[in-house]
Amino acid sequence: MKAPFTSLAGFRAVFETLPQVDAEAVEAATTRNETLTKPKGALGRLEELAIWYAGWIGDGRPALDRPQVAIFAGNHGIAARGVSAFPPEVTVQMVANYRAGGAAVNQLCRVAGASMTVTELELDRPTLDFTVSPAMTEDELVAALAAGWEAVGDETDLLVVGEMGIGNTTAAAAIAAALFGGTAAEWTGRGSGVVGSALEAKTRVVAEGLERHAEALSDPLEVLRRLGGREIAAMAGAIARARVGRTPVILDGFICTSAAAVLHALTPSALDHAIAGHVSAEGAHPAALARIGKEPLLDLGMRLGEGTGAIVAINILRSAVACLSGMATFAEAGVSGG
Ligand SMILES: O=C(O)c1ccc[n+]([C@@H]2O[C@H](COP(=O)([O-])O)[C@@H](O)[C@H]2O)c1
Ligand SMILES: Cc1cc2nc[nH]c2cc1C
Repeated sequence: MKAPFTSLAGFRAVFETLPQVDAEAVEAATTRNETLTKPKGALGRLEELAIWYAGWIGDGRPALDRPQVAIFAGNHGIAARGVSAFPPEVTVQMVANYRAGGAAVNQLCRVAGASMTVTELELDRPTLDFTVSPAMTEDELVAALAAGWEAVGDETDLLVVGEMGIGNTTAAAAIAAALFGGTAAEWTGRGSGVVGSALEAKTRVVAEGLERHAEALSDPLEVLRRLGGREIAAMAGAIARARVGRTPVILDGFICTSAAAVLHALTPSALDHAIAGHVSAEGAHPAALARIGKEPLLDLGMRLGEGTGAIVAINILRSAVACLSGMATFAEAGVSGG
């Protein structure tokens, strides 16, 4: 669907009238859950997950048939500062790998029965180095938000957003520090494998960026424009689109969480339709999830990005929904004791 905004003010306005969860569907799912053939609460967190999903889909006995994994790729001026273990050309090379079906995300999408879209965001035009100037102009930010918004399918009944962008853990760390406070060191981690003196240099780059833009970081969208990247903005746009369409979302790793955190800073209820698929091995991810109030489903030591942790969680949500919608009630099955 075409994005309903052409300016940052237009994007901001989206958050003034967010639709709420369908309370009737929540009630219907809750009531149904209580009648199913199991001891009360015996499916643990799956029960809460299924009811959450039912509420956003707006059906007390929902289906989960059309999950979409939306991958966004962007390049970062900051990558020229040696903040990654990999060269910037890996971004475009990995996009080719996604299209050829050779990446982890391709295999996991197949296992999860998910469709996959890949959106390249001006890979031949990296954002500017945020230690020197804002990463993006306002027009560039709006274009990236709109690209994310428009990547979400109208029929999608579960959205995972993922990213590819050499250097983007540096941008994500700067965004997290700007939104949540604390030092650059608290939010800067290994990313694709940066250790020792290189990690110290990466931390200094984040600190420089925070200092350079210190006067302008009270507005979350200005944080995104100055310190972010196109794929991070596109993820924010896609998550916002899902919120407006009441499409449930599973969040992925640290970069995805930084994108979501921008929306949370605009209004905390902006992420009510989202759960955290996993906690990544990026050092600051647990703290970032805590700040947006999300408890991850999985902790598998993953730190790949490209949506992968969230995709592994799709089948957990599918399992939850299958039980809520497919189980017999005590009455239907003639089981005593319900
Ligand atoms: O999802 C995560 O938590 C995560 C943690 C570390 C690295 N990544 C991926 O690695 C790339 C960024 O790493 P870097 O070192 O280039 O900033 C980017 O393409 C991400 O998808 C992703
Ligand atoms: C090879 C590679 C694959 C990735 N997938 C997501 N981020 C990535 C970063 C690198 C370096």
